[in-house]
Amino acid sequence: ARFGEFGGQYVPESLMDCLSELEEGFNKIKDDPAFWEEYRSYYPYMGRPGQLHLAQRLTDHAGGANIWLKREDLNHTGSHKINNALGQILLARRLGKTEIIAETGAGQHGVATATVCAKFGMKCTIYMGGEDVRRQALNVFRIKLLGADVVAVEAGSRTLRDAVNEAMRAWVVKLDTTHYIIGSAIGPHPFPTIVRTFQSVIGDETRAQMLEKRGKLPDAVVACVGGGSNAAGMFYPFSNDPSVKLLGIEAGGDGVDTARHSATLSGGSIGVLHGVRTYVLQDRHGQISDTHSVSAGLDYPGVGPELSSWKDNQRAKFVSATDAQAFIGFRLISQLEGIIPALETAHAVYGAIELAKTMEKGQDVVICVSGRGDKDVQSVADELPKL
Ligand SMILES: CC/C=C(/N=C/c1c(COP(=O)(O)O)cnc(C)c1O)C(=O)O
Repeated sequence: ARFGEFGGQYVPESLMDCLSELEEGFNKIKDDPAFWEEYRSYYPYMGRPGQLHLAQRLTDHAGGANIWLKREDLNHTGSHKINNALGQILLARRLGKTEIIAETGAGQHGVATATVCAKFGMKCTIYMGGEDVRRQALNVFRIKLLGADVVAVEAGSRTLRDAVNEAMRAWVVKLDTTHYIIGSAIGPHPFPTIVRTFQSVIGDETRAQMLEKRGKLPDAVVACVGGGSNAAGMFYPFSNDPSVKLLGIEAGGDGVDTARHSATLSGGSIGVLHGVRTYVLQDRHGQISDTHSVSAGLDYPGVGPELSSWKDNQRAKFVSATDAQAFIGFRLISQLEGIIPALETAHAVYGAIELAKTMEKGQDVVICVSGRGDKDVQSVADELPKL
């Protein structure tokens, strides 16, 4: 599918049949009430429907719009990743697959995939960059406890982008038995559409809950952007409501004006990565750049094609928060609301507070709290004295 000039299937011939099989399988279930009944039958296991509530002290701190929190961190396994992993394993089972592979950066998608593989009795292999194995060690331990294998990827920058490369390489030699549960809104068609569809539970619930609690739609929704799945899931249900601002916060690392960031939409250009045409961070020869972010889940030189189209048609706005600003967001939501967020999420907290400051009292901003911060406490501990 195409999202404007973005999307497509820039893959070797050897993957085309498998992508067609996947697209056919997805088209069969996406509007099938029986499938969604099966998906919702696992809500008690996932912790859905999710919670949405006001953050009074963050609201007072910002001094402008009301700040509401959509608590994807309360899902089983601690992030939004379970929404997509569950949907894709149900699809994989219908396609007769018996083995699952996945990539992971922050380890949350790895944990979510290992979790559903344990639940549904499928063999599971998680590919993870060596640097991420180090900085998200808690999640590596959890993945192994859940019965999955972890393959540390030592090539390249040893982060998410290298994990995706390795997972795709492993997939192409066992397409008949194996489904690749891609963890973000990236990859060749139909992956971005599949992931956005399953993550849309976030925005669907947010819409209903805001109408119920406030009798109106939110004036803005804010989400951090790595590959773009929690943002796509929060934004998509509002994409035809022009009154709702869509704000994505990317990883500004040491600053978008430096070479050390992962702000693909703010600082990148159009190219091809991992089978899809989208915004990428690349040098003038089209070589994909190395990236940096304090958060492993945002440390990626690509982004979903649907978000690229929302940038170009101005339906959504994308700004970035530096590592230092993310730590400020991390401290504020921890110390004002008693919620320790994932470092990825902390970028959205900072961006939402800055936005709320510019808005009127009585207006409403919803933050997608994409995950919990247990995995990050080690790396934050060193920073805390400076916060
Ligand atoms: C699939 C690779 C990304 C991962 N995580 C990304 C992530 C992100 C960013 O991923 P997207 O929602 O897909 O942009 C946001 N919040 C949390 C808690 C995350 O863990 C992972 O491996 O867990």
